[in-house]
Amino acid sequence: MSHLPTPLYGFAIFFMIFWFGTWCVHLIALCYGKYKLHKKSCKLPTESSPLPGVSILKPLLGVDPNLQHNLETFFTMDYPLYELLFCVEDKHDPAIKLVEQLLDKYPQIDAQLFVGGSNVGVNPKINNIHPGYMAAKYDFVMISDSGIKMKNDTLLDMVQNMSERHALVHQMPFTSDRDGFPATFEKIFFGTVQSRIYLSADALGINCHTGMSCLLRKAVIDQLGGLRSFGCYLAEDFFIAKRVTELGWKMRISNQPALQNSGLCDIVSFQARLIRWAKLRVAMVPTTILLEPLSECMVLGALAAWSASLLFAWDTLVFFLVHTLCWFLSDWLLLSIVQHGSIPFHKFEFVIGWLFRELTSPYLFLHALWNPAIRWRARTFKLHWGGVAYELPLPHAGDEDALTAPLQPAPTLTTTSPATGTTLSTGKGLGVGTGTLLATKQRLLIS
Ligand SMILES: CCCCCCCC/C=C\CCCCCCCC(=O)N[C@@H](CO)[C@H](O)/C=C/CCCCCCCCCCCCC
Ligand SMILES: O=c1ccn([C@@H]2O[C@H](COP(=O)(O)OP(=O)(O)O[C@H]3OC[C@@H](O)[C@H](O)[C@H]3O)[C@@H](O)[C@H]2O)c(=O)[nH]1
Repeated sequence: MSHLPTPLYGFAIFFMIFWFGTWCVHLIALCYGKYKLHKKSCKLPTESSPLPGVSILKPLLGVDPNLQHNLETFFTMDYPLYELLFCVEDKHDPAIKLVEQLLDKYPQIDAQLFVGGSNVGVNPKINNIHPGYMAAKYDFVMISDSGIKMKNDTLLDMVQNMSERHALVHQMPFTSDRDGFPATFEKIFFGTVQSRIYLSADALGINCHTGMSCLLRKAVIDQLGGLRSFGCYLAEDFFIAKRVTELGWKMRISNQPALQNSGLCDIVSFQARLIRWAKLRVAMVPTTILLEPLSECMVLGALAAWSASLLFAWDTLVFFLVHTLCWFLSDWLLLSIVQHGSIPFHKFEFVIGWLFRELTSPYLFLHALWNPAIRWRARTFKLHWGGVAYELPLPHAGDEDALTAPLQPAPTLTTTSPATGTTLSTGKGLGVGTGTLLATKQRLLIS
């Protein structure tokens, strides 16, 4: 042992410390998950402190088989004061018809539809919801992605987590119970690796905000320049949390994890989404280039096994197998805590799904590093280091201009139809050049 070069010992000590730290992360996630998740709040509204009104922004793009059901859960929530602000960018989007049917079905719910979006930046989700944000009338704004399904008391739970020190309450991403291996794989991903990082980050006050379902103090966002000031980033969620906490406000997760319930569930699109998120993280927090692969079960297990054999002469294979088995059991325990009820698949499916995730994850990460262009629905973007994004023009045969000319929006003009409650704001997507119309058509086909 003594004739081995000193740097090797340095690496071995570093890997053993990192391995130990990662097991602390497992432990924090399990304890904090058990303590925090699915806890019923006992704080009830009183006459002197009634529940605040909430403006809920729903960015929509295309229709999937579960969209109607998911949107309907927003019309039937147990919450006394809220408005629903549905936002659709394209006037030909089939989501418009669906929303109009729901507005007719629930006339007692305060709801509006905004069509046309705006052009306040590069982020298409921010562009889409900006008209809704400008019209929001309550002090709290919720941004909720199209695939989110609410329980009757989810909004109440989020509001009750918003203490006077907090300006941001977000739901930890998870999934509803759906059939098929892709759904199993998604649940395993969100209930294990993602929950582990999300819960420990929240417990330690580290920004890990994923903006699929979040409640914000509107005054704080306005103080930061409004939603438009986050339009230059693709990962608006990360930067909203960063700026809010820099002002001295706190953020935290709510007791209920977010139920993603998209009707389109397949492995390839899910992996594409994970690759897109990894590209965002790499550009925003470059240390993740090292941290993420290192904190993978198999990679870390192999490195720690090698270190243990070097430092303590322990058997490499036994160390690796015990490490992997403990990691697997810890993940099963965490998934059970997050699910808080019966797991909708067999233990054998968990083994397959877990192995599939563990083995494919390094490949997905390398894929993200290899090609930094970010495809989100029909658009493609690139990020500068730090996170500011720019859109790559859509190439199209016979439309050479689209390659060189950026999409030019017309000035925004807003009109409201009193009959339907539909607001049409002619911005990006309406009255624009060929490149945009082609882009729009393609976007509808893809979504
Ligand atoms: C000694 C142990 C160290 C453990 C290191 C863990 C390394 C980090 C590994 C994975 C990061 C996963 C992050 C999961 C959530 C991200 C989901 C996501 O990408 N969402 C984006 C799209 O909505 C969003 O814009 C990004 C938000 C957050 C990015 C934060 C990246 C930094 C994460 C570092 C967290 C370390 C937590 C360690 C806890 C001790
Ligand atoms: O071009 C687009 C793309 C997306 N969206 C809307 O944005 C929401 C999220 O879109 P997707 O489901 O495609 O993407 P993700 O679930 O990966 O989003 C996530 O990652 C990127 C972050 O900026 C988001 O805040 C986060 O929700 C949906 O409600 C969708 O309708 C638009 O309005 N326009």
